[in-house]
Amino acid sequence: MKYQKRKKAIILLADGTIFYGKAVGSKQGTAFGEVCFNTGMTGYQEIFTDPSYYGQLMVTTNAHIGNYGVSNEEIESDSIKIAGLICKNFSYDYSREAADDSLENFLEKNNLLAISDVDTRALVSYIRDNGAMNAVISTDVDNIEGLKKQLAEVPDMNGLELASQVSTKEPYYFGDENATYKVAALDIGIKKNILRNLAKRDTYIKVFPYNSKFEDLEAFKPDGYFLSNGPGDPEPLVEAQALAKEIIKRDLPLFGICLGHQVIALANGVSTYKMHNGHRGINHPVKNINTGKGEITSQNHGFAVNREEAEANTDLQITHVHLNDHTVAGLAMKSKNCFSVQYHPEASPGPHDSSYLFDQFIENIKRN
Ligand SMILES: NC(=O)CC[C@H](N)C(=O)O
Repeated sequence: MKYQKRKKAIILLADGTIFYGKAVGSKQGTAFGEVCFNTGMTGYQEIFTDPSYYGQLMVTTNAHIGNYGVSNEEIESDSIKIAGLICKNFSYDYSREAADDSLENFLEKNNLLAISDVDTRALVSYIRDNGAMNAVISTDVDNIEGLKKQLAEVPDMNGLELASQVSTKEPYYFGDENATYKVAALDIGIKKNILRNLAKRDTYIKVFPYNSKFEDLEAFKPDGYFLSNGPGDPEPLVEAQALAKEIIKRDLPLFGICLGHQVIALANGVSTYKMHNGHRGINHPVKNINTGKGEITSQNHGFAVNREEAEANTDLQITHVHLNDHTVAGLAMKSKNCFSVQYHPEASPGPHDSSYLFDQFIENIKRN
């Protein structure tokens, strides 16, 4: 593959702006999605397989993608979930002893369209100024008008329900069935490393489809409940919100991450909104209000919880704040055994500063 002439490709944004690149490998075609960027210097495989990114065209700001190959251990779900990849230099060669394959083969197996040789700095500054928006990437470079028409039909991320597209169809189990604690987890796009983190803390988990009822989860006789991360807008997730309300009403231990955090806010009557650009990277500073300590966190979200409404809710405490823009990064209910964070304590990719939140969940379970 290495020295062949690459096919031209374009990135067409919903506002008509065009960027140019070349197709990675031999794949040709067209892919639609919301264009967003991740600033992590490592962790591309975890990012590409994170179900939270379903429906998004991912721009990686690291100048090199693919240079350390892929490993069978570093997947966050069983397939690539991003809609397409946009990068600067794509490494066809890779170098890492633990790697199982090249990124090029991994993308090909997952049938993913990727575009390299893009001026990603210019593209990222453009999105930073103008906000996340729908886009199309394509090797069909002479069909701009046709692509524009198709792009106009792609639904806006605002209001879009996507959790049902990535959730498990059937319940399944994770961990050791003789573990001390049992947790019922709602899969609205769950990352594997959340399950690994719970299992590591002596927990046996049953994972449920996105539209499961409280009675379904309760039948497992869990000691605690978990609401996962996931793609799309949290607002249309009415079943998950109803489930959260049932758990909260009974004051059972509840922990939510990212989309799960947003669902918990909505269940408390606090609204969510689409951010200009969202947070996607592995070096986002967060302050824990209760300890005064800072944490460097892994983040991936395009929506956030309304801060004024959270402050006005007398049963909610804002426990964590994002230090770059002061958005809500964590919530706890004062009268209930329930807390949540907007970021990713499971890392994968990213730093492990926040893994204490899993310990906190186990403590809440014990206390109950
Ligand atoms: N990682 C997540 O769970 C993301 C939640 C939601 N889809 C958002 O973009 O805000």
